[in-house]
Amino acid sequence: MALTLKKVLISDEVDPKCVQILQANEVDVVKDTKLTKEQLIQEIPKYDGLIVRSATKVTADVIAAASKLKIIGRAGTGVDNIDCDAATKKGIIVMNTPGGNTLSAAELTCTMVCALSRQVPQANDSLRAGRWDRKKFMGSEIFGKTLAIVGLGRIGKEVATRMQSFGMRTIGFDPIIPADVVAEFGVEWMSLEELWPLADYITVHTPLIPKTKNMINAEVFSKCKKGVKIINVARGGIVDEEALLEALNAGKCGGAALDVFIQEPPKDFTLVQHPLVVSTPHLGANTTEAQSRVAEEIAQQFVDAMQGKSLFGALNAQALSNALSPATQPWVTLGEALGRLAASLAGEVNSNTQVQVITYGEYRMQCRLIENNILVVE
Ligand SMILES: NC(=O)C1=CN([C@@H]2O[C@H](COP(=O)(O)OP(=O)(O)OC[C@H]3O[C@@H](n4cnc5c(N)ncnc54)[C@H](O)[C@@H]3O)[C@@H](O)[C@H]2O)C=CC1
Ligand SMILES: O=C(O)C(=O)COP(=O)(O)O
Repeated sequence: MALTLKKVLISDEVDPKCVQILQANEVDVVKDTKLTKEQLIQEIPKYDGLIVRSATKVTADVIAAASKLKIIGRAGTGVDNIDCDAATKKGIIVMNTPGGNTLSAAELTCTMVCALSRQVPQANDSLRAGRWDRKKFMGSEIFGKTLAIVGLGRIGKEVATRMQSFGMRTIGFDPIIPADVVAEFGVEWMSLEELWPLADYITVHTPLIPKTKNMINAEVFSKCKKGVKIINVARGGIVDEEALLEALNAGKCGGAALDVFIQEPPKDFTLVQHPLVVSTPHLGANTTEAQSRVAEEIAQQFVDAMQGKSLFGALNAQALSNALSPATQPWVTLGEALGRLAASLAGEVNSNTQVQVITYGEYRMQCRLIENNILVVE
């Protein structure tokens, strides 16, 4: 099915290639990276498509206001800034560009391991301040140390192979990727309980989901070697920031490198100002190469969707495919019509309004579809 995308809003800083490709395909593109949430809610009804990075929060209220929106494109990987459930309920496709920034995020992670091992940023600050402090900055070699990688997907794998070239032992855990597959790229698969006591460095490369929230917490620190170093170039909140600060102060954690934070930018700078912490303002994907790739990819994916070619990168395609297929369109239309009728009969509709849908006959299997569309219109 081909999507009609007449007008697309780009609300985060995306490489100009994205605009060029869309315009070359006769899409009217507006780039505005300064919209407040209220302004976005006001503007979004004009658009068929929206392209974001991580800064724009596409929350349920933004989606509720998006009366024409058909597709949300994430020029990057993580979609935790997009309410995917709300989008799916409204029939809006959410797609990302998996892989476009993998190498950049992996390289920053490796840079962080090196920076932590020799306290490069701290030594640089010290020298800039006019000191020649060779004694203070005694480092430790990476060679022979153990790197525990939690999450062995695209980035985790690239980090593993690169750090192996420094002579690190790479161990890791992933609930989906089995031991024989990770062994192919030199990682020894272990349970988390086995990983913690062995690790000199722990790096996380998972999405932020309920299972991974505060995954590196006080209990984990109690199971780790004294002086373990933590790297988070994935998502703020996978490492419990309070527990990390306590572990740093107690000497349990020997250093942390953070590219991402629970709140971005952070309001509380205690952690980033800690002498053992190295940090960057969410720069994992901030390279010209990665930005050029993700911009081109998301624009091309939009064009392909317009031409009915593919929905590459669509995260909720499975859930939506039924709702979008030509065979189910009449049921969607019926649901919308009934929703409009119900709304006009009911007068004012609020959160306490209850809707009961009863269907009879051989097509009652389509009940869910009709129900959803009645509710969306209501
Ligand atoms: N700092 C930055 O600028 C960037 C951050 N990222 C973030 O890095 C993270 C990883 O990205 P990719 O490698 O591309 O994703 P991916 O989807 O290729 O890999 C994630 C892996 O985490 C695993 N996983 C899920 N739950 C887990 C759990 N409970 N324990 C251990 N592993 C678990 C999955 O099975 C999967 O293999 C994401 O959070 C992404 O948003 C990605 C690019 C740039
Ligand atoms: O792709 C990701 O998951 C990232 O975190 C990159 O975020 P950004 O596009 O740089 O805001």
